[in-house]
Amino acid sequence: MGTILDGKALAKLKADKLKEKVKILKEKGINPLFCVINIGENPASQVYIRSKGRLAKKIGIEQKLYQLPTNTQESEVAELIKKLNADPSVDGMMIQLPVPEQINITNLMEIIDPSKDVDGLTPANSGRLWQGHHFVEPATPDGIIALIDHYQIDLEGKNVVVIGRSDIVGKPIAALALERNATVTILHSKTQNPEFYLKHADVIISAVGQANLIKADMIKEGAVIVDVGINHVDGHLVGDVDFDDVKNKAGWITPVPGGVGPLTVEFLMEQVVKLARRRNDRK
Ligand SMILES: Nc1nc(=O)c2c([nH]1)NC[C@@H]1CN(c3ccc(C(=O)N[C@@H](CCC(=O)O)C(=O)O)cc3)C=[N+]21
Repeated sequence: MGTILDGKALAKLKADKLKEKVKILKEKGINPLFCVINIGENPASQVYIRSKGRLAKKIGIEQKLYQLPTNTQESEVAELIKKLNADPSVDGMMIQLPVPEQINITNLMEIIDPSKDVDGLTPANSGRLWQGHHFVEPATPDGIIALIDHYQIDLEGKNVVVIGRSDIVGKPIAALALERNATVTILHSKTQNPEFYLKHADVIISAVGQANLIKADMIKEGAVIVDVGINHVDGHLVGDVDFDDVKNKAGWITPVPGGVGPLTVEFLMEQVVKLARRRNDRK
């Protein structure tokens, strides 16, 4: 059986270190505060927000929730963002995804102050990422790289196949893998013959949200399998990978739950602390 990439354990390790850092910041009078803007009543979002709130509290970060009704107009969210941009007590903000259909998230990303961009999704920060000049990165890709580094997996020259092209996972993890000198391929819903790419992949990163998408017969023996999928099937949380089928053929594999998910939440906190420190350094 392949080695389990234990995201939960690494997240715990990192959270304990971050807590120490926050303690030192607080002694200097810096109290990291980030705001979550949630529009509508998506049940999954409420679970994530609670889990972020729990970790924030444990680390010593303050999370403030702005809960807006489903029918909120984009202009109203824009006003809130501008208010938070201008508020010196706010270190960071994020808009919980998904948002209702009347809201254009790309427009809103143009407004968030890049120095308060916890998700790293503003055009400035996403551009910086592709240019190798890091400021903040989206948390999930950051978590994946931390996990790969922790298990000393070298990406140089490897065929890394990313499935999914979202702004929050697919595109930024492709940028980070490219930066590590991998040969990167992004597969998506219009890709012809995805099996071809998967068979030649040394590393597969799946972020589509489709249970049992990846089976053992699609992968190369010894491949690294990173499962970013979050799917609810019969009351259970599963990823995109058929874990029991794939685990014996993979060299390394992330479980769901306990893989990438806990690292995502941990890295959001890392970004908040990073932003808080930077803002204070500029004072
Ligand atoms: N602006 C924005 N930024 C995000 O980073 C963001 C978002 N919106 N919207 C939704 C996705 C999804 N996401 C997850 C966070 C934690 C777990 C997580 O902790 N998962 C646990 C299990 C949690 C459970 O049991 O439900 C695990 O995999 O072990 C998963 C997924 C962040 N996202």
